[in-house]
Amino acid sequence: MTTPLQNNRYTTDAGTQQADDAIVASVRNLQKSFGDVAVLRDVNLDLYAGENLVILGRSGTGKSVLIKCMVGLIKPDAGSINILGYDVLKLNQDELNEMRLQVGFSFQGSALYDSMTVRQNLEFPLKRNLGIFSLKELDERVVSALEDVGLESAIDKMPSELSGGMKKRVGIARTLILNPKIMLYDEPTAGLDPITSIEINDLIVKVRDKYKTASIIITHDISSARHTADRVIALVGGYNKLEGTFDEIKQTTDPELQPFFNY
Ligand SMILES: Nc1ncnc2c1ncn2[C@@H]1O[C@H](COP(=O)(O)OP(=O)(O)OP(=O)(O)O)[C@@H](O)[C@H]1O
Repeated sequence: MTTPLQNNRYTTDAGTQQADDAIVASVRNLQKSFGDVAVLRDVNLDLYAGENLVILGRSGTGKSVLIKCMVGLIKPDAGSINILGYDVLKLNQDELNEMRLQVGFSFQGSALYDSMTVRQNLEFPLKRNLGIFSLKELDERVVSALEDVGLESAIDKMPSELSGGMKKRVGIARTLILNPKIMLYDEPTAGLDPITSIEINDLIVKVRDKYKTASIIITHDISSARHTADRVIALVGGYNKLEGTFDEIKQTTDPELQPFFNY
């Protein structure tokens, strides 16, 4: 198990230690309620450079709320969030936009523009966010991002011509094209068949290795967690209840979590 020590340093059972400067995002004492419903009661986590951190939890435990708080889409009631050195809850709109440029957010739906081809969907953030208009550079970047997700042949297709898994991969390519330092995947395998899910899980691992991103993958898909996680945090009842490698978490006898592993 991973145990918090002083000064935000962590140690594992294996005795390894990771240094403060390897933390790229941290959440402290995060609280969020909607009306009378306390969704996040006291959530704490650190994300380390280059790791895939899976946040595992049942439906409705607040996983999406957590990552939306992290990118400033939902305002928490209390707590603090630091992303790449930005104190997220204190940012003005310009600073928020600057921070978001470094954080790729893969939504549950692929969020592609249906009236644009795949190429146009990928060119859009390059033009809007990076001000790139050179046709040669646009083409090179789009082709390279599509190659990374194995979909260069779909460049001139419309989203309606793509399967769910292909749309998901184009959505990830559109995020990667901005070279984010952190990736946030919201239920990346939701609604996909098992084989396509494996392809997406492989892609998440490939993104970590090739782009050296740190990623948070929120999921209740246990096989996705096993496949992608360097580390898992289990969210239960509004708290980060357990933390460790997949194999460590798997040993849990917690009645809320144990059923996840009876697969
Ligand atoms: N904007 C909102 N207004 C009111 N309630 C909300 C809002 N966003 C989320 N909630 C509530 O917060 C709770 C947690 O939702 P969230 O989407 O974070 O769950 P989740 O763990 O991601 O679940 P799932 O795996 O089903 O997506 C739910 O009860 C949801 O109804």
